Amino acid sequence: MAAVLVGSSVRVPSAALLGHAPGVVERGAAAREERLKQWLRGMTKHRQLDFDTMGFGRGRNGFGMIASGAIDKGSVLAEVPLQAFLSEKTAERCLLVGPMLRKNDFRPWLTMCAHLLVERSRGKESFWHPYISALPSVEELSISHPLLWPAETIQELLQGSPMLDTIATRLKLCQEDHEALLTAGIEKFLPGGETLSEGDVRWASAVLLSRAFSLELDVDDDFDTLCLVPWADMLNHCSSAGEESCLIFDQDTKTASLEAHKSYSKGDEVFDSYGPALTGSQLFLDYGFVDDENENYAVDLPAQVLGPVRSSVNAALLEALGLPAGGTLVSIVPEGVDESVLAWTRAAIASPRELSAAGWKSDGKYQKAIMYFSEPINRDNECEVLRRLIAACENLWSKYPTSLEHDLDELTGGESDMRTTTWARKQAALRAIVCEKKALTAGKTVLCGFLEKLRAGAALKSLYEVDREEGTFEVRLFVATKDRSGTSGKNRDAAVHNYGDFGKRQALLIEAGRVEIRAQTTSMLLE
Ligand SMILES: C[S@@+](CC[C@H](N)C(=O)[O-])C[C@H]1O[C@@H](n2cnc3c(N)ncnc32)[C@H](O)[C@@H]1O
Repeated sequence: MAAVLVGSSVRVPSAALLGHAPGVVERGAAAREERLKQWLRGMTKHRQLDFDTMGFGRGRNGFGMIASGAIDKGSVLAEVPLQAFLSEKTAERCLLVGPMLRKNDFRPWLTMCAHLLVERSRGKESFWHPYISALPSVEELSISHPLLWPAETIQELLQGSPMLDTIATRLKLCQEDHEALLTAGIEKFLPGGETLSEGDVRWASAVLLSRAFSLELDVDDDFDTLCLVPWADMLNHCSSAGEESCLIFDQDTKTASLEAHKSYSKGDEVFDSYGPALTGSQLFLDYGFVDDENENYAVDLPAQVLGPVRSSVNAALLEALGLPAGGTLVSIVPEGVDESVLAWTRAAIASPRELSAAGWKSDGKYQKAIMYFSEPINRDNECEVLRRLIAACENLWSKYPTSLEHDLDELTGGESDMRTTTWARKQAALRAIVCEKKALTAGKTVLCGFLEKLRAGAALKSLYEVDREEGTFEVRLFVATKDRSGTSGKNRDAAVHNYGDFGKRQALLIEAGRVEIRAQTTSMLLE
């Protein structure tokens, strides 16, 4: 019953990096750690769980978890009982806001935002007080998380990057979510009569983006559950850690646990993985950092950058697949693009005759059609596919104000500014942009190579070298996640936002004729 980590985040933002006086940030950390541990132990009297393997401390990148003694590779780092989780389920069961949440049929993301904000406002009255009081404040989170950065900083540091659009979309959603919560009367549930600001909603969203997990809590659930898992969200991420160090939930013992991906000595910082495939820009957008080890270079673009879809018939095919031009993201990676992007583009530009050869009928027979486009269909179509992809790379490049060399120089220079918020934000943004540019540079070269090969007469069948397991091949078309609850949060189609369902990607898997959306967070059949 493995579930994949969606996120986790800083309780106390990286003090050294972000320029706080260490005493200010760390004051009270030991007390908060003890309070949290005691609270967790109180829930597990029947079964002894070990919360002493690690403790709060100063790690390589600021605040994190430090090994209390030697830890062997593969041993359990943390186990957290279900009772401690703050989740969609606890939100719905809450006597205070549950009825309001159910009545409004909010999507899981908004439900969790509301739950977190109400519990925060309840202070010591809240069951989760030991956890929530240890979360970063708006001020702390606004240093590291781009969702809370000033608008001009975002514009300045992300100039030219498609990440700008993602943040703009997320900010708009926060605004809409704020309005939806006010309309639903959330302020009635805030003790002390305080008002709810849009900044509060951005704080809750940033906490969820950087800390929440998506776990299969019950085998009968149709979808994974969005949860905050106290204690497990205190570890920093390391891109060299793999799936073995992602959080898993055991439905028998009702505990979430993390395992060590390597051995540690006493005093070492302990890491987990927020997801082994996370790219630089995903790390930056969701968590506000890109670590040194990250080599998942990619630039994510809306499919519209590949040019117009040929006709409404092509659009209907893509729509039927759940991959409309307006709601689909394509990833350009150093290897070029994956097969799914090629398939999408072939289908988007196919002529009526080619669509008919693919077997496309607007009666839902789309599975066959997408399989058809998973291979080049003819030389003209394939040339146009590659030409469009190369043009998209060039177009994107022309928008960045600086060169890759310039950015790399900036990353290694500027030591005198270290420890300031400005410096830390710039470093994080630059690292993400460098990942995009590396993907774009290498990706375009590869795509140009394919086009040259094709023009030189290479056979279509041998144009791309494909690493494929027998009977199955994975096409990693990253699409914006569909909002599970459809149109809640007030008639919004979150599929176009890459955020509605906590901003995670889904990969399209074509397996023996089955088309499946395989998500980092959830799995759902298209049919
Ligand atoms: C789950 S928290 C990790 C614990 C957190 N450092 C804390 O103080 O509670 C994730 C956040 O920690 C920070 N973080 C995690 N891994 C990091 C890394 N490798 N480098 C820099 N910051 C990191 C980021 O601010 C991220 O949003």
